[in-house]
Amino acid sequence: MRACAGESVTETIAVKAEHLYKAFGRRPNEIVKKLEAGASRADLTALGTAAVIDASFEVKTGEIFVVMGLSGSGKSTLIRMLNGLHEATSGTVTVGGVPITGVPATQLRDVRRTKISMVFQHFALLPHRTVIDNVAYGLEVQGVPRAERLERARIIIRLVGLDGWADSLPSELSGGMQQRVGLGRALAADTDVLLMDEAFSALDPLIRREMQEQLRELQAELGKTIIFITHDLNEAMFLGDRIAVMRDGRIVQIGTPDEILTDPANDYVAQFVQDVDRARVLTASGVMEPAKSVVSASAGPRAALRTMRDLQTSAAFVLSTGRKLIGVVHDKDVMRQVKAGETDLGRIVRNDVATIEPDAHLSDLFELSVESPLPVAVVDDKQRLLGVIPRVTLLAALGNVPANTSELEIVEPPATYSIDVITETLRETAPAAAAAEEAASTPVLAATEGGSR
Ligand SMILES: Nc1ncnc2c1ncn2[C@@H]1O[C@H](COP(=O)(O)OP(=O)(O)OP(=O)(O)O)[C@@H](O)[C@H]1O
Repeated sequence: MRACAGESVTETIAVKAEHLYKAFGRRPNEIVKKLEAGASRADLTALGTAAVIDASFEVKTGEIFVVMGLSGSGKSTLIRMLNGLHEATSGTVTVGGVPITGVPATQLRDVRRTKISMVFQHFALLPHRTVIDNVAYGLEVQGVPRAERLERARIIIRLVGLDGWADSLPSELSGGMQQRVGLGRALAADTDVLLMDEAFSALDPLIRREMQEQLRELQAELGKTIIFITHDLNEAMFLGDRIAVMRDGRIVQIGTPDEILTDPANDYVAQFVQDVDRARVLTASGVMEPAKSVVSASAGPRAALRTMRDLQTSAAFVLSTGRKLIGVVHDKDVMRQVKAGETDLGRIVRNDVATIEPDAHLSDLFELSVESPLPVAVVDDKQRLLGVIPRVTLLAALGNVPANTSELEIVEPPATYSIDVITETLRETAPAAAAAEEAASTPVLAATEGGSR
């Protein structure tokens, strides 16, 4: 499963771009001046190409920042300005606080060697060198002694899943494995920032998925800052802690995958995201609802039965002090206790409740949801109940439609006793208590606090 978004993201700034422009043509500065004065990109085609227009953003240390856009939108040009492969026409870039723009070539080389490395779609592996020598290549260029660089390369080879292949030649490896060597080479250089330009685009889909998952794992383990270019929205949504969407040279939105999906900045972004695989992007906490059928363990069976009656459902989540989820009670068991005059709800609590952590993707919910008649409970690492995801909510989130089309609130699973039967039972078993309870009761129990939406 994907590491929590933002888990290892710290608040220091790894890369900062301010008002970056890149124009190609004979008079790039003139193009920038005209853009600043309000000219559009299309107005200036006679003068050249405005590849990147007024891009400003900050990438936090430990973040995976994805730049996404259609072909020609300016992604590669933008990323190449971040390591000085392209000189910016205007604007500034700093990496780890050190300026990249307007500095001498020697200083730039220094920054590239120590702070920022790049992985390309077709990185040229050295064909006559073994895997380990390819991985260690960056260190060799840096002048690291052989024994030390081989030791470091061996660690990286294990990290990227190439154990046992250290002495093979690239030609003996599959495409996916060659890509791992390239990734290993960039990781071995041990720079803080990794730029990846369509690094997985040449891989077949299954291997690509595997590499995406592995990149997230590596990122969580090594805490690298990664700037990843892709034109594939699903890849962007899966990998990105945040995504910058580019169109015609401009960044039109920067946001988390959830934000881009649920609150697109304009029609262009909305159209872009309409085909995304929502199950891999939306998280449990993003779609959960407040849990309604909830009782505290100390409240007793009569209170539990009333709650279920009022909500027309046959089960209730049971919480201990501190909102910890203990389990669930079912109406048949509660009914039996009420009839027997028992008071300890704890004795009939079952743990047949499916739980999931808030950062889990909806794709991780399918099986749980199918197997459980109850809504899936979203709990934090202290087992506190944050909210619930009924099947209807899951389906609605996947289909991007509202979960509720009627005024009437439906709580799953449906009741097995009618309201009258329950009311009658409560009266018969303790008439005086029932009257007092009815007087004090509110029709529907307050919802849990933690839910969203
Ligand atoms: N060296 C160059 N000289 C002239 N124009 C260029 C140059 N490099 C890029 N461009 C133009 O700048 C624009 C942005 O190109 P860029 O390669 O940055 O886009 P991209 O989003 O990375 O596209 P792709 O996914 O196809 O690589 C395009 O119109 C492209 O033709």
